[in-house]
Amino acid sequence: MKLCDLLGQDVLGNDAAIEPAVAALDVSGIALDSRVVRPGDLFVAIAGSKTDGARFIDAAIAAGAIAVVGDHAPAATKVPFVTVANPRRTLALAAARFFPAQPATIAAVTGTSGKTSVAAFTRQIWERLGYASASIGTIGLVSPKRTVYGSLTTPDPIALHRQIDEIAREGVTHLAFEASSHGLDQYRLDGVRVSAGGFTNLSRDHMDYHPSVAHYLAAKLRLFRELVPPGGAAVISADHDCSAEAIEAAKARGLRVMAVGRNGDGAGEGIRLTEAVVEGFAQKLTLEHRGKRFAIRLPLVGEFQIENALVSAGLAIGTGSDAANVVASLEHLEGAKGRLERVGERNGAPIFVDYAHKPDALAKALQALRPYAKRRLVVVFGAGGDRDAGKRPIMGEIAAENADGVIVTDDNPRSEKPEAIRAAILATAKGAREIGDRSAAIRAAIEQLEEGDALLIAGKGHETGQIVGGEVLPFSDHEAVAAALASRVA
Ligand SMILES: CC(=O)N[C@H]1[C@@H](OP(=O)(O)OP(=O)(O)OC[C@H]2O[C@@H](n3ccc(=O)[nH]c3=O)[C@H](O)[C@@H]2O)O[C@H](CO)[C@@H](O)[C@@H]1O[C@H](C)C(=O)N[C@@H](C)C(=O)N[C@H](CCC(=O)O)C(=O)O
Repeated sequence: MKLCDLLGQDVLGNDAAIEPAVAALDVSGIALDSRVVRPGDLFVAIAGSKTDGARFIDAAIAAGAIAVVGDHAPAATKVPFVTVANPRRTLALAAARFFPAQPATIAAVTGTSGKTSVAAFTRQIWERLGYASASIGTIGLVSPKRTVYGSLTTPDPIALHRQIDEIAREGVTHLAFEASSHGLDQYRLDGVRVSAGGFTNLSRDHMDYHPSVAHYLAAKLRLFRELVPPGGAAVISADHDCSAEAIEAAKARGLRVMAVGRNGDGAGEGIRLTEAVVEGFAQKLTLEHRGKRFAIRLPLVGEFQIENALVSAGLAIGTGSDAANVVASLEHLEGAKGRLERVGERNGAPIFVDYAHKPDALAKALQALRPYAKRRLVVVFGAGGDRDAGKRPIMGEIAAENADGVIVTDDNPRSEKPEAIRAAILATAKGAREIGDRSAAIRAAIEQLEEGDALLIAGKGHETGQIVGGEVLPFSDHEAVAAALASRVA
């Protein structure tokens, strides 16, 4: 592809220009990391959180880069250098041109919790309605042809646009994907032709990255302020403090606001939840949309799954699917892996695995399981290292308040001392036990379960590894539960 086709004026921005000789260069790929540059690539130098890509321009050229894009030209480069104001945005828009195919219908969802479930549910609703559908997010890419695990919730722009292009060429017409605040802040999803945006909720998270909650919310609201085009749908859970600001942002851009939830707009385009009754491991819901009443059985545990289901339903309706069919399809939703997933039982006590690794999510998961614990609700959890340390005592307090038995264990300690992370949680988790080894903690919790108890194993959800130091050791809560249950039988 010619460099001028990759970096059109809309990609470069008004102030930047490319000389004709440079414009005619043939580019065979794009790279944002010098270590993966191949001969013929365009290298985009990005000032990141740990280092500056500009430091690796020579390495990129040595690896075969034929041109470089960045925001400050070095004194001299052996290949043409194109200066742009925002290299991250240029990178995403160029990636969208390099990988041009996209499904006709794309929904992106943001919010602190619920993104993975909403992406999975929206995909399931579309599948049920007969569309070739896919989702991309924390649990990777799920499409009719394959499941590919990924490491980021919103992949980097090159990986994201490549995946979107591939699935579109494979015939996927409907895509739901997760827009993390990092992804939005770092322009990873710019260039994706998003037809509708969803917003679940906002609570404390990623305070190691965002300087303030306002910055965190502003990153999320880029979805409505800059990415969903005017006339597109904005499906917003209306039950939170930040809902009004999200609705304002969407209205200001001229989006079709669909407010969902207990405070949803049941008379109009949104969905209002008028009643929810727990029934076994399901919930009977009464909903209202455009003044019509719908009674359904949602086969999921936890009030927060109602929010996820309604945002998903809104995204499907907002992108043109028939409301009655969409609502009916909610009766068939399957929980995403490791999202309040019932993974076994001992002495009649259900065992759940959930990804909750932040205060609000832990509180919601414990509250959701309270109806299933007539006797004791037990929780096993820890906190990740090298991430927001401020949430550790808050999570300890939440566990002590909402559970009857607490075991503090290791999550992904990364480069931190695991015992120091545990100590920060234990400082507020009064009466908690400390068992660092996560398998041993899970085994100990399962061994004490009796009829009337319920167990929550929180923090790692779908993950299949534990990050200790720089190493990823194989670890899965699902496997640890299975091993503990099997050892009891033996
Ligand atoms: C803090 C953060 O978000 N970092 C992401 C960011 O890296 P960065 O731009 O800060 O990179 P950097 O390490 O400072 O390096 C700057 C530049 O130099 C380049 N470089 C570096 C070294 C070298 O030898 N050569 C070279 O070219 C790098 O490739 C990069 O382009 O951009 C990279 C490419 O997109 C991401 O891989 C990287 O994710 C790191 C691995 C990460 O852990 N991110 C997490 C925090 C994250 O993004 N999480 C969210 C939220 C999940 C949730 O909702 O809970 C997600 O979407 O997954």
